[in-house]
Amino acid sequence: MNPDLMTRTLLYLDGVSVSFDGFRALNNLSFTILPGEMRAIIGPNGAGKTTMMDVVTGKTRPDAGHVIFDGKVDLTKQDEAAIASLGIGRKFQKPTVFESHTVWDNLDLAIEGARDPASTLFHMEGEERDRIEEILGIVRLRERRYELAGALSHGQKQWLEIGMLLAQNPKLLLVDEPVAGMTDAETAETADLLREIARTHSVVVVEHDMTFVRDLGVKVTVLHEGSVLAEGSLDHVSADPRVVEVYLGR
Ligand SMILES: Nc1ncnc2c1ncn2[C@@H]1O[C@H](COP(=O)(O)OP(=O)(O)OP(=O)(O)O)[C@@H](O)[C@H]1O
Repeated sequence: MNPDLMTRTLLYLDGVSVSFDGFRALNNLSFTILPGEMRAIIGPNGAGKTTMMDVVTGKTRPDAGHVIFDGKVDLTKQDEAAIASLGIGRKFQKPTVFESHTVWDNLDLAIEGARDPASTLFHMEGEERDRIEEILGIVRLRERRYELAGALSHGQKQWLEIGMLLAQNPKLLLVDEPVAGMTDAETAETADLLREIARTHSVVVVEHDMTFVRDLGVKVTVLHEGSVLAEGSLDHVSADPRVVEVYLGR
């Protein structure tokens, strides 16, 4: 543990290990995310990327190590609901929007779901509408607000779900393979959209699409066999022979 570093981070993982039936999915994993940072996590299948997100969101308990949020909260002592209410939102790979509701209603429901019930009395209708308008703009769905979510393209459903996460105003967004199955145009738009979101939120993106990771233009962490193999700009890690050997050269 490095307490000085820890207090400056939004997310601090130190020596995190997770085993499944003797197999080490995470092996002494350490890395940090600073407030306001966007980070891309890459690495071969089975490197531990999903398990890392499961540990951060409380779905999986580590066997060892520290997972500290906002410089102070030990996430290994919190359950999934408590971690979500601390301000950690997760977007899974497959979109899970309410297909038979409109785009607008999906965002409205996400805001309603996130609101503290005690504050309902004082809540302003207008404020909620403004927030939905703002999110519609960020996720490129202004023109489609009254359509059913089920009628959106795959890419637009992913954007809507990112919007539903934003409606909960998380401090940290974890986004798992957002561009899988998207068209090239949607992929490029998603990089723009996440860069916009990253101006006001911290974001961790797991992705295999290197064109997209290049478009994000952020620091990259390469995972391999449950630990960090390399870290730095995409150019820096791409020039590392070990990264080429286990991942990029395949
Ligand atoms: N619940 C589980 N039980 C047993 N083994 C598991 C479990 N979850 C993950 N594993 C194993 O742990 C290793 C790491 O898996 P993980 O899904 O975290 O990798 P990943 O980097 O997300 O891979 P991908 O790019 O394919 O999504 C894999 O070998 C996987 O089979």
